[in-house]
Formats: sequence, C-alpha cells, structure tokens
Amino acid sequence: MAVIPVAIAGAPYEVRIEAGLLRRLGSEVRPFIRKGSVPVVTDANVAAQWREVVEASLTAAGLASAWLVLPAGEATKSWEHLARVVDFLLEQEIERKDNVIALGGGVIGDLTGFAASMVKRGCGFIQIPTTLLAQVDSSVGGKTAINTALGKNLVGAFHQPSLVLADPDALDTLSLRDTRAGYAEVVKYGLIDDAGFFEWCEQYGPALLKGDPQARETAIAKSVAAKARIVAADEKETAGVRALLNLGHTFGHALEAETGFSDRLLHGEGVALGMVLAARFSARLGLMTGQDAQRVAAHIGAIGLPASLAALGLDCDGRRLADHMLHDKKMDAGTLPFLLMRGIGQTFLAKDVDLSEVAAFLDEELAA
Ligand SMILES: NC(=O)c1ccc[n+]([C@@H]2O[C@H](COP(=O)([O-])OP(=O)(O)OC[C@H]3O[C@@H](n4cnc5c(N)ncnc54)[C@H](O)[C@@H]3O)[C@@H](O)[C@H]2O)c1
Ligand SMILES: O=C(O)C(=O)C[C@@H](O)[C@H](O)[C@H](O)COP(=O)(O)O
Ligand SMILES: [Zn+2]
Repeated sequence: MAVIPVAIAGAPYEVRIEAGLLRRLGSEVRPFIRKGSVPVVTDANVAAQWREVVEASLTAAGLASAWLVLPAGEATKSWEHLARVVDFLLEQEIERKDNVIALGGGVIGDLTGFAASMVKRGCGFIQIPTTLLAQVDSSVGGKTAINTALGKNLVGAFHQPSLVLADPDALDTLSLRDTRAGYAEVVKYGLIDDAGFFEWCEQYGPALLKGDPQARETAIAKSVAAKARIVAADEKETAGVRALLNLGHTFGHALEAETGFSDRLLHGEGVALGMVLAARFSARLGLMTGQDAQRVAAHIGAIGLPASLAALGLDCDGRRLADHMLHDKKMDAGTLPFLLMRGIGQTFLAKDVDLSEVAAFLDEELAA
C-alpha cells in the first residue's frame, strides 16, 4: 500500500492507495469510528456499483452503516442537497469527533465535506474517492463547496478530512468520459511544475485510460504527492502557491457556468480546455512558445478531451465568458490573478492580466 502523508499544520492525515481497498475498507476506517454505526453519503451510480461491497466490508469490521444516496451529477453540489446532508448528519446524531464517510467522486466529496465543516461547527469526514478526479485531486487538501447561481464553488470552507482511502480498482466501473475528465487534473500537475511528469503523461496517458493498473497507480501516487506538497505549503491559498492548482480553472469555471453546471461540460473537461486556453493565451502574450502551447493542445486532444473552444458551439462572446470570471475567488481588489505558463512545467501567477484582453482572446478562440 502507498501511504502519502498530508502534512497540514494542526490537521495532518494520510492518503492510502491500494488496489482492493474498497473490499477491506472496514478495517481501515474502524479506528476512526467511535460508535457501532457510521453514516455514509454517496450518489446513485456509486451505490449501484459499490454499496454492497462497502457495506459488507463495514459489517465485517463490526460496523453498521446508515446511507444517504443522492442523485449523481454536478447539480447535486447545491443548497438543496447540502441541506439534505446536514439534516441527515443531525438525524444520525453525529458528534464533533465522529466521522461521516464520503463515498464517491468530487461532487460527493465536496458536498459532504462542506456539510461536515458546518454541522456542530465541524465534525470529521473520511474521503473514499471513487473517480479518477477525486483520487488524484478533490479528496486531498480540504477544499469543500457547493455551486450557486452566480458561479462555481462560491460557498464553501477549508475543512480537512481525517483519512483518504483510494482504491484504483473502483475505477473499473467508471465511464470513459469520467475517466478522461479526471485525467485532465493529472496532466495539470505536469504542466504546473513537472515537465518530466507531463512527458510521462504523453507516454502512458493512453494506457491509464485503458485501465492499465501500473499506469493508474503511478498517476494517482504522483498526483497525490504533488497535491499534498502544495496544500501543506499553503493550506488556505494565501501564499500564491496553492493557486497554482487552479491552472485552467479560471477559463474552465467560466465555461462550466456558461453551460449551466451540467453534463454538457464536465469539470475535468472544462479544466482540460481551460489549460489549452491558458497555454494559447500565454503564447499570445509571448510568454510561452507556440510549439509548447501546441504540444499541450495536442496531448489534450489526443486523449479525447476538448481542446478547441470553437468546437464547444457556445452561443456567447468573449466578454460574457470574462464576466463569469469576475466571480472567481482569486479576485483581488478588482483584478484577477491568472495562471499562465512560461513553458511546460513553468506555471506562474500573473497579476497584471487585463480582462478585456482575455475577452478579446476568447472572441478569437470562439471564432477559430
Ligand atoms: N475539492 C477539490 O479540491 C476539487 C478538486 C477537483 C475537482 N473538484 C470538484 O469535483 C467535482 C467533479 O468530480 P468528479 O469528476 O469526480 O465528478 P462526480 O462526482 O460527478 O463523478 C462523476 C460521475 O461518475 C460517477 N461515479 C463515481 N464513481 C464511480 C464509480 N466508481 N463507478 C461508476 N460511476 C462512478 C458519478 O455518479 C458521476 O456520475 C466538481 O464539482 C469539481 O468542482 C473539487
Ligand atoms: O485544491 C485546489 O486548490 C484546487 O484548486 C483544485 C482544483 O482542481 C479544484 O477544482 C478546486 O475545487 C478549485 O477551487 P476553486 O477555489 O477555484 O473553486
Ligand atoms: Zn479542478
């Protein structure tokens, strides 16, 4: 088993990665559960594939479980479902030192973690990520949130989990589309500060998508180690380090908002296209070579992720997309710091980007 420590000051925890972990998770979580029963929040797709296995494993470890099964999809990160999770935890009489299990992708993890941050002013939660995206990114680092009509993740909290258990075998039942979407966040770590890992992605990304066990485990462990290092250095995104994890997200979140947080564009797909746009915008500004920007687009496209804004067929202009960005949480005194690249593996936070230039760039990309 790979064990990666997340050294957050005052709230350290482990990410444990091993094939088959879901089948024996009862013994892993047992020391974290103080009662004879544990609440579990999941979604309908995950329940259909994995509830029986998880429930049996908990039972074998002497734990009963109470389940809240929510609808699948991004729309579940909402006020309505947040209230449902909060009420469920209160009905279960969860105490501050208890843990609720979040079993699912980033939607279930973000929502359950946010509910845990507010119930009784904070109780514990265990992340059991079942998508590639959640295993490489969302289950680690304690960003929890819901979306609102105005934008992505606009209401949330930093609240660290007590434990993260990632079973690569859980990905056997994940759709190719969701696997690709999660892969975008893997590529992100290469583009941020690890050109060697981007090369690894170019070589082994296709095998990872086909379910190659070695490629999966390498991608998960490398990604978690990168994320653990970054969030331990800057837990609350105040030092300009954690913001690097937002590469592609300013464009991506604007596109998610424009497409109504629906399955028209998944989060990972928005991030993939957002990273292509960040590369192309960096090249336009003369920061990155056109060849490097093309290399980013070529890899994203080869994987089957969206690499062209025009191909999305949006009915809007660049100004409208730039307006969505005004809700970005990085906004600072009216300006929007932007993640740009000087090359592959050389991402930096630019503080002097003019949003009207972004809008003009997006008009060109929409028409390309
Ligand atoms: N907190 C963070 O740091 C962070 C990081 C990245 C993304 N996110 C958030 O994560 C969300 C996206 O996460 P996601 O891509 O995991 O989406 P998701 O949770 O919606 O899961 C994707 C789909 O896969 C299904 N699914 C999950 N596990 C499955 C399995 N093992 N087998 C079959 N189907 C399965 C789900 O039901 C859903 O339909 C977004 O809301 C994004 O904002 C948060
Ligand atoms: O953990 C982080 O920090 C990230 O930025 C990871 C992102 O992949 C993730 O999508 C995150 O939820 C975005 O955060 P936001 O603050 O831009 O909403
Ligand atoms: Zn993301």
